Parts: sequence; C-alpha cells; structure tokens
Amino acid sequence: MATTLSEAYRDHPLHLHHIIPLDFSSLRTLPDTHAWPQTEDGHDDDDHHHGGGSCIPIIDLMDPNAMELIGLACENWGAFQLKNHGIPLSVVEEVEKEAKKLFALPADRKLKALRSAAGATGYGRARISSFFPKHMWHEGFTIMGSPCDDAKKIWPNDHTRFCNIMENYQKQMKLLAEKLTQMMLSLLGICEDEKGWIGSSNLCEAVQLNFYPCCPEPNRAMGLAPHTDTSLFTILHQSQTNGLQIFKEGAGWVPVHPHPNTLVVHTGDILHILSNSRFPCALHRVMVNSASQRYSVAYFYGPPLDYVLSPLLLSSFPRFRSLSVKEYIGIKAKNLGQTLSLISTIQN
Ligand SMILES: C=C1C[C@]23C[C@H]1CC[C@H]2[C@@]12CCC[C@@](C)(C(=O)O1)[C@H]2[C@@H]3C(=O)O
Ligand SMILES: O=C(O)CCC(=O)C(=O)O
Ligand SMILES: [Fe+2]
Repeated sequence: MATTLSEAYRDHPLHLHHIIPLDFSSLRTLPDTHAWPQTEDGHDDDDHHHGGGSCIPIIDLMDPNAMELIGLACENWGAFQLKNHGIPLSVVEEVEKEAKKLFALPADRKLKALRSAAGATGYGRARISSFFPKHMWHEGFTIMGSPCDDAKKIWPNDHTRFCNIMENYQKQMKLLAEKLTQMMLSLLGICEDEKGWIGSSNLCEAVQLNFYPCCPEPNRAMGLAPHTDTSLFTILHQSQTNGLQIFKEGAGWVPVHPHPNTLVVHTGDILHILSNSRFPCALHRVMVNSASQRYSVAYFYGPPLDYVLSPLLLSSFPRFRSLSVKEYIGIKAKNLGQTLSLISTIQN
C-alpha cells in the first residue's frame, strides 16, 4: 500500500510510449506530432485581448494586510505573485542554474534518468501527456524527496551539488508553504484541529523542474497543456520569460508576466475542495516562443496521503464527497480534468 507520494503515483503507471522525450534541439520545423490546433487567443504579443489588461495581483508578504489580500486574490483569481517572501534570491538562482545545466545535457545523458512507466520521479514528459493527442514542447524532471537516485544516474560521480541545492530548495519552500497554509486555512475559518497536519513529516511535497526549448513555430505548439495541479497550492518560480497563463472566468487566458524575485502562488485541486469551491482551482497552461527558452520550478504542497479531503468551509452544503488524498490521486490518474466533477455532489 502506498505510503509515500511517489508510491501513490507508481500505483498508476503511465503508458510507455508517452514517456520517451524528443531531442528538441535537433528540430528546425514543428513535427506533426507536436502541432496543436491553433487557437485565436493566447499569445503574448496580443496581451490586449486578455481581460482588458488585468493581471494577477502582486502581494507583499510583509504588508500588514497580506492575509486579506491573499484571500481576495485566491477568491478572484486562484493566484497571486508574492514578493518579500523570505526565500533568499541565491536559493532560487541556484536551482535555476542547476535546472539549466540539467536540461542542457545531451539527450542520451538525460535519458539515463528517464522516468519508467511505473515511476514517479526523474526525467521525462509531464504526467498529463497521455491525456492529449499531441505532444508538448516541454521537458520535465520530477523530484519527490531526495533526487539523489535519479541524479546519480546522470552524474555518477558528481551529483552532490544538484542534490543539496534541490533538497535545500524544498526545505525553504516548505517553510513558506506552512506560513501560507496557516493564512489560507484561517481565511476560510478552519479551526486549529484541522490544521494538525501542517508541518508534519508525512505531508505531500514534490518539485518539478520544467524546460521549454525555443520553438520554431510557437503559435502551433503547446508548452504545457491546460491543467490544474494536484496540490493544496503550488509555489512557482519562473525564469524571466513569458509563457505562463491563467484562465479567469470572463477574461480568458491571462498572462502571468515574470517579475524579478517574485514567486507565483496558485491554488490547486485540494484547496478548491477544502474551501468548498470558494477558491477556484487555477487552470493554467504554458505557451512557448521562438526567441528564448523558458525554465520554471514548481513546488507542490499538500496534506498527507491518508488525509481525508472534505469541504471545511460550510456556509452551504458540501459540494464534494469526502475522499483521501491518495484516492483523489488515483481518480485523477485516470480522469484528469474530469476528477472534480466526478467527486462533485451536484448533479450536472
Ligand atoms: C505531485 C505531483 C503533481 C504532478 C504530479 C506529481 C509530480 C509531477 C507533477 C506535474 C508537473 C507538471 C504538470 C502536472 C499536471 C504533471 O503532469 O506532472 C503536475 C502533476 C499534478 O499537479 O497533478
Ligand atoms: O512552467 C510553468 O510556468 C508552469 C509549470 C506547471 O504548471 C507545473 O509544473 O505544474
Ligand atoms: Fe501546473
């Protein structure tokens, strides 16, 4: 029985043919396998199409009103950009540098750490790939706990630096995540009893390094297809390259422009459930471009696998049935974007 997050994902293997990544650097045109139907909306050169120029709020964590501002941002957007977050710039810069080093390796080196069909960690496509008919313009490296086993396969004698930097990043992110969780759960009026898991050693956390190479035909490609994250919330560092977009009801796809020394925080499925839908779960995607490559580092944070998810904010009837995090992961592995409606108590 799965007791760790990586075991929970291993219980739901992916199909192997979706795992072998492509050597993007060798391509001068977009192969048909990577050509997505063109959409009207969505590219960074036409920002004026998006929500009348509105964008997700930037919140200063040192602001005395930070908590209220976070509440408003979560309700209206399911996302905000956080400055003065307390994570030293050097910690984030080092992770970005290691990610760049990793993805710059020749394909045969990265493939040494290829995630197996039943594996949860290592190098490869995003897990969601198997739900889409076309491939994404993206490479990823997934970390759950220590990345050493995977890093050793890539750098047999030289993996310590990578491991230390990734482990330190997780430690720092976890502290920030605990602070934000306290705030968000308080905002929802959730009592101290329900916060017992915060800071426990078995909570679920993972890091995903993302790389979006330059793309010869960016308007026909997709960096990361629309999805919501399986987290309470996600803390994201993006390199200084546009591409991330968040979907806002009524406004469409809104770009999240990078700001130096600012982290993007967005809600995941679990916060949506606990808040009984008061906080939307951020639907997001990544577009690519032909001029610059893009990197990002996502930190996923959530309660332990056996934690029972049920709406805690009960100003009205519970909109979702109760189930454990582990059970949620299992349903999502088969149903992806349909999962929330499958556990909804509202007929549709
Ligand atoms: C802890 C997580 C969260 C995962 C699965 C597992 C490890 C990798 C994460 C991602 C990262 C890329 C997008 C996503 C949608 C994907 O395909 O893999 C994420 C997914 C999720 O949020 O469900
Ligand atoms: O690259 C990004 O900005 C977003 C990455 C993402 O959505 C993810 O890793 O889940
Ligand atoms: Fe995501």
